[in-house]
Amino acid sequence: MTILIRGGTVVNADRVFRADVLCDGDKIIAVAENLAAPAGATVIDAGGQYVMPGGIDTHTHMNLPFMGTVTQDDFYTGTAAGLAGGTTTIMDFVIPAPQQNLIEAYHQWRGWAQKAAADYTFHVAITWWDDSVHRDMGTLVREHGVNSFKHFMAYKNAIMADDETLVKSFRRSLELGAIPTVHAENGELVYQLQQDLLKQGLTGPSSHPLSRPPAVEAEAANRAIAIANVLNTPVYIVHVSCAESLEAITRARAHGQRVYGEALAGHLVIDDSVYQSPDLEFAAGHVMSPPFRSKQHQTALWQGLQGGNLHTTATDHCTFCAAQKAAGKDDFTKIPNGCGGVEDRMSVVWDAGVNSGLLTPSEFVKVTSTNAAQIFNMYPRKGVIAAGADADVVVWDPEGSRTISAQTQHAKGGFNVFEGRTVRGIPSTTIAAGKVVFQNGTLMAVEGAGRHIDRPAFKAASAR
Ligand SMILES: C[C@@H](CNC(N)=O)C(=O)O
Ligand SMILES: [Zn+2]
Ligand SMILES: [Zn+2]
Ligand SMILES: [Zn+2]
Repeated sequence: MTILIRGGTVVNADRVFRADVLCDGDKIIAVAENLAAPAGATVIDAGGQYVMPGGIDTHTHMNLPFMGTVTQDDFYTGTAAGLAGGTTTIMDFVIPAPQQNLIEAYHQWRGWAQKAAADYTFHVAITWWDDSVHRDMGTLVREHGVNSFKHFMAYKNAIMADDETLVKSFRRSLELGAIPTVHAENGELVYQLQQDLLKQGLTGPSSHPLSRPPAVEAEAANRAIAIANVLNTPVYIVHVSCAESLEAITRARAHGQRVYGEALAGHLVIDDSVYQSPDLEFAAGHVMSPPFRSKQHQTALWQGLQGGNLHTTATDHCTFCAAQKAAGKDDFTKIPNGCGGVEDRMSVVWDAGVNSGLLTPSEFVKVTSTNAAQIFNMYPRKGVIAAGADADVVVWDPEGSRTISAQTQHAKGGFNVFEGRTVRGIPSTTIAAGKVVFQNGTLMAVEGAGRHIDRPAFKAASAR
């Protein structure tokens, strides 16, 4: 299929310029002014619109078995929803159960992802340790295109990595040329604060944020950064939600340490008042970790993105319906943690970030696509409008608007944390791997069209 995107303004991380974009098969083959339309080409009029690299969501959980249930979105519905919002690549997680063989878990997730409608790639979580984990990390890097390993410092008695696992896995990651990433919350503190609240009979969803205050996140962020510093490895902190964690990142980076931070679209615009709602189903629908924070933390996160101390935006898309969330109606610690957003991320960040003047269009592209591609070694295949790159392109209508609602979303779960938010700046067309998959409100996602994206190690893996 040949597609000519004509008359638009191309926005890359480094510059904004007038150019047509010609795609042939699954690649961009030309970016220049006044390109001729080859015979039979599909011509898309991008006049008055931006032409940007397809979004990369660095943090999703499709089809995740978690807290005794499984997320509502599988790899088809979740990636299809992402395409409707301009996201053309998701970075999901293989999360082995403790003692589960890593390679077995990896192939289990690869099987689930076969139905994906958009490209996908996996971080692999290190949830336990023995010599087989050390060995299998090498296999995953050398044979399966894994270059990032995730560590949950939260979720005690489940998937929490203790300091021994963190240190051994960070060291092994460095050896292999892979980057360690962390969910930074002190799982022991969370557990003890949860028990305190339950003992006081405070079982409702409003206790969720009380059990995970910013200081609990910042301790873990500081610890992960300190371990990385001692071992001389980079580290990527997912869903940075509070000023204190951002300060830890900013301080480390000011001393030359290679630390990266991720902000969730939800944490950028939603505050913790949601947990005070008398509608307990509404409050439970917002239970995710780290929790939504008070407004001053949102201001800090936007400054982090502006100042280059936060690098990517993601969603942590992990959807549960009301019935699943109700598992915790008598005990907030049993509410499955997770919210959606994969369809809304780019419009929410554009509307709150670019329309307000906090981010330029190029900075928007950086934090929704290019930085992710570069940090996780998919650039310039992904994250740029240039000849030779994958034909993952979003034609962006800066004047178009829509009101976000669970009633109209493509994602599953029947709930949307951005409910009722009208956003200005929406995709008019999404092209994924050279196919038009979304246009003028119509989604044409194809189950199974998504490809697994291998991500090479950051150096020739010298270790065996
Ligand atoms: C389990 C996963 C999704 N849930 C959440 N963030 O509350 C995560 O912690 O990132
Ligand atoms: Zn394999
Ligand atoms: Zn997490
Ligand atoms: Zn997550």
